[in-house]
Amino acid sequence: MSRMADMTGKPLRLGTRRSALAMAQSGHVAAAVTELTGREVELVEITTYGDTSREHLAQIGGTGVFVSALRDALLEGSVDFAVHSLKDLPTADPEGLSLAAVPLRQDPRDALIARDGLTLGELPAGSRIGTGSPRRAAQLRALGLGHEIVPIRGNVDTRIKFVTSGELDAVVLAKAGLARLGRAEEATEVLDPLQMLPAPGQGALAVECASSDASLVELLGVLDDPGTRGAVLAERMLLAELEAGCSAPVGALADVSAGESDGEEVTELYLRAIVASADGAHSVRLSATGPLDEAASLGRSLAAEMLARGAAGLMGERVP
Ligand SMILES: NCc1[nH]cc(CCC(=O)O)c1CC(=O)O
Repeated sequence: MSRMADMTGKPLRLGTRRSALAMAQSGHVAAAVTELTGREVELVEITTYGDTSREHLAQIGGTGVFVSALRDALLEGSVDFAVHSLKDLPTADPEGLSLAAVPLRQDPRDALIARDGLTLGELPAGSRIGTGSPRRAAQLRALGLGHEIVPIRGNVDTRIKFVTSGELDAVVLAKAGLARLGRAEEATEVLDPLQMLPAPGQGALAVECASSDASLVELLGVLDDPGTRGAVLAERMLLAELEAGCSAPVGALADVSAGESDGEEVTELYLRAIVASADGAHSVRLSATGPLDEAASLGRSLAAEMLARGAAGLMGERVP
């Protein structure tokens, strides 16, 4: 209590989008900040053009619209910090802002929600599976199970309703998003990364604030998990090196494990990645391991190896 009383009494202002997923993520982080630092946090809704118009537009405009609105608010000082889904952030570091924390990542995998509790393997040929993600579509097509991939858009709730309404047989979503909304048990299968590698950074959060506020950068740093930070750095450096955008059919996942080198304990990353053609007919799939503190070069060198094996040629292809 005395430590808290020493701090400025003003609550920290956490800028957030209004979507259910953003509010849930911000709420979790706000609670963690208060628990670990004793500082109160208030949520400040940031409304953008995308939020006030239709969800469809919000999706077309991409998450970029929201990310920049939150970042503008940070830079002009109308909020103190923001929480993003890390997979929605561009790979370039923003001027004037610091990635103060990458909290421990929960489950990074994709999940299937199918009718009648079915798994992917149980969905018969001709089943209609909805996803708006070229990465998910390409990997589903690569399985060659005869499913029809249907492009859909919308928030998590909207996408699940395609199945409950009977319009589609299944949809694929991030398990972490479902979990944050308290709907993880609606997944009928959590997809093995052997079949479906998640998006770089999937399941991880980014806690961002102005670099000029060094004491806030340090305060928020208590939320940081170095293993997760290294894992997502490797995944995102791979994506950047491939020069692939967030909508490219690229999957990447780095697992963190305790290893040993010359009798010394080291934390290791095991990075797996896929670049697929949109029709799933061709893919380059590779993996590499390396120490956590060389995460960036691990991602870069794996990308270089994938490019050497023709990855660039796959990314521009469209499904006829
Ligand atoms: N692109 C939308 C988006 N951004 C982050 C998540 C889920 C949470 C996460 O991956 O951290 C989702 C929904 C989804 O892909 O199903």
